[in-house]
Amino acid sequence: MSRFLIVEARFYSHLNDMLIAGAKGVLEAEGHDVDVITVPGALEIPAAIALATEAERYDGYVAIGVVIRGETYHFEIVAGESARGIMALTMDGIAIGNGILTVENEEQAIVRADPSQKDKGGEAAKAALALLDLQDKFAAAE
Ligand SMILES: Nc1c(NC[C@H](O)[C@H](O)[C@H](O)CO)[nH]c(=O)[nH]c1=O
Ligand SMILES: CC(=O)[C@@H](O)COP(=O)(O)O
Repeated sequence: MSRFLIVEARFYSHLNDMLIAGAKGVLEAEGHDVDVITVPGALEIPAAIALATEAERYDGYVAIGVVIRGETYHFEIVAGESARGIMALTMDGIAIGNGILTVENEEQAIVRADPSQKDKGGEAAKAALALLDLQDKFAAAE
């Protein structure tokens, strides 16, 4: 049993509820413990994970959020920088699955958030599990 922290940017509640259901469904089905914390937006997710790692309470993380394009360049910043921050943390050896949707409209988001459709929340949980498995394999080989 491993301990996972879902860090969600609750910008669109109904979409996050589906993404979290998908992520929790995967993790809890394999008997893992799951906590959830909430930050204002996707840009705060990497920092929240970095802060959580200092507590050394969790084995893996799932980032959950939805970024929907608006009228300005801000979409590129929020989408790109949240992904870059998460990638930097994974390159530091932290097992994180990225379940932040970056989409053009709500219709695209619903299809990807819905666990019975594209289930991107569940996919992100599976990615975190895969990285944790790799950590365990390499640690065992030492
Ligand atoms: N427009 C969206 C945001 N914007 C907020 C930023 O993520 C951040 O919280 C703010 O710039 C303060 O630092 N966040 C999302 O998660 N989704 C969006 O569509
Ligand atoms: C992704 C965003 O930051 C977006 O929701 C903000 O909308 P706008 O670009 O119209 O200010």
